Amino acid sequence: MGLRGLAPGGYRRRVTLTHDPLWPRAGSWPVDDGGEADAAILGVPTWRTSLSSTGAHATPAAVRDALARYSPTLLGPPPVDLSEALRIVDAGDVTEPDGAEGEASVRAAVAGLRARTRLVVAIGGDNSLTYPVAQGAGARGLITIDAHFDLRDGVSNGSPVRRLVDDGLDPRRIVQLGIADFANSAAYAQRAADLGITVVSMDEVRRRGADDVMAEALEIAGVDGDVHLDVDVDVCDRSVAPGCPASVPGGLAAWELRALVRRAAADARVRSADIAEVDATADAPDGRTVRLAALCVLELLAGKAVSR
Ligand SMILES: N=CN[C@@H](CCC(=O)O)C(=O)O
Repeated sequence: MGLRGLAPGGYRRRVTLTHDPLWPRAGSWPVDDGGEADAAILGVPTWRTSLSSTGAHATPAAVRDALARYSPTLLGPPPVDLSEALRIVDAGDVTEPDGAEGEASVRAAVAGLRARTRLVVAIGGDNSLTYPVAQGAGARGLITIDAHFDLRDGVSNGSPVRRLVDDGLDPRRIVQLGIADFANSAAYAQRAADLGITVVSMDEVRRRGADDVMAEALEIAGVDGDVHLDVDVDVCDRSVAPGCPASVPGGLAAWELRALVRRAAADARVRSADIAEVDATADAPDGRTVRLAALCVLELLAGKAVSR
């Protein structure tokens, strides 16, 4: 495992940030020292099996940079500084996470972190990372926030949910939030139904709201123990997530995704999460998808901070 290596052809920092001693910045958390922590950040730059061509392997570095655009402050009242309320560590990247060997490295890295933290945050990478991350975390339930079922055959960013089921995850403990029309096929919708997966469409998420659908999802996914949260940013509208190859016009708003993520992380059963599908090398015009991914990292941490 290497620390903070930029992937080949990867993202390079483009902004210089001003310094104000009264305005702390998020990110730059200490390197993991092997001790106990509330949360650990781990880069998992998967990309080789993506169905759409992607530069998602550049994204962990880009998200770390983007975190510095934001403060670590929840306004309260009283205000909470995430970096003070939580012990957050950066465990670097799994440098070659694809393929059987790579997935074994991811599983081992996540399992090690899971044993001594309340939350492992895996920054992808394409959505194939969900499979080894959830397994390494020993998850007994899965919530996806994703426009897609990810139940395809084979090994790709479109198959992690099917692979987890094949390996023994009980499909009755899987809840999929944000599944979208015109982004899936009838065959995979039928597969989800046959397996007994709980599917909540994008329209229903909107109609019922983040708190309601996430509370129900946690009750279903959390019956047997810990829950893994898969945050596929392509559930968001293409205007806010242009860096996701498969985001569609009409997707969720950024605030809806952020509310879902914070609500999930506030539940003690959510012990691991991944943020997937953002391609930092194709994030025109202004890097907004990477920024949203960075805010999802902060929302995960916020959930754990408010639930202390
Ligand atoms: N999680 C994403 N799943 C999409 C991937 C599509 C793509 O890469 O183009 C899917 O299965 O359709």
